[in-house]
Amino acid sequence: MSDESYHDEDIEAAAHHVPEQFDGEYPIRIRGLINRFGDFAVHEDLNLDVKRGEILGVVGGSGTGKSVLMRSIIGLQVPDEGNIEVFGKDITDAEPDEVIGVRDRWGVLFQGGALFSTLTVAENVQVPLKQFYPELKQQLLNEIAAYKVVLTGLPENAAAKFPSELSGGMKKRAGLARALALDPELLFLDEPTAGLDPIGAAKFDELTRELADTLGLTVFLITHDLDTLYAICDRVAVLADKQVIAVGTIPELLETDHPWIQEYFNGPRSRAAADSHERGKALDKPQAGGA
Ligand SMILES: Nc1ncnc2c1ncn2[C@@H]1O[C@H](COP(=O)(O)OP(=O)(O)OP(=O)(O)O)[C@@H](O)[C@H]1O
Repeated sequence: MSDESYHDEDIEAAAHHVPEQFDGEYPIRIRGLINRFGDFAVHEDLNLDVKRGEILGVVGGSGTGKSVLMRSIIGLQVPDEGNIEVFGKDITDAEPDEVIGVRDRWGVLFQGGALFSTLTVAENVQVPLKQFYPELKQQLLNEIAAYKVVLTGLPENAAAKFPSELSGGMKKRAGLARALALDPELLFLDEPTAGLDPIGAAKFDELTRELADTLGLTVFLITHDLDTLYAICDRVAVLADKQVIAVGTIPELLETDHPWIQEYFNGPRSRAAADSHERGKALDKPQAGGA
């Protein structure tokens, strides 16, 4: 299969996922971002727009600043310079009080799930609910938590379990349930499939796509997983040289001649991921003359 053969089809498929009514809306806009640790600059004049309704994959070599970028957007890292607008509000300048109405519109799944080990899954899901809605009655908290647990594909009885009683895949789902506790519009996922076996990872990808589509989420997804990029990302942003050097669909990125992009997307692992994605699409297509 040549690059040409999947080029047009993939651009069409990728574009398909971003609902037309969201055209021109950018829940995240970043301009001139600079982050330094001492003399070491992680980001220099970084710019990025995330479109509403898309799953944006964020890739880059180790240490290029993907997690620092995410931490800057959610206010855990104060940038040295630049502006980050989330839902039109510049969060870099804002007083804590001013961003309250913004912070409860996003959910975060940190690397490894970051569940509280002394709390059950249901109690973990209730943490952000209690933080933002302290007036909610315990019975309602329990009902919301039970719903989120099932929404992420966990069995109902997982709600009463402690993180140590869950498999790696279940922990990720529990972390996702907590990230979805506040019905966010924006979801941040930091390497969600890391540590999962390929089948578990593919299932988690499917869940992410399904939830994004049904709940109308915008997803900022940091990953090293090429299968995830091909399977569910509408666009991919590439971090290198302290900036976002390119953002687009995979076929669009393949047209750029940056050496890291070429090596990453034309390497044997990427080709295998692309081929497997193509085979999956072919199997999904209805057979001519079939029932
Ligand atoms: N709190 C900190 N203090 C000092 N340096 C830091 C801090 N946080 C991150 N860094 C540095 O910033 C750089 C970017 O880190 P970051 O974790 O964002 O990379 P990454 O792209 O997410 O990497 P990986 O793919 O390996 O997870 C690294 O060199 C890291 O050592």
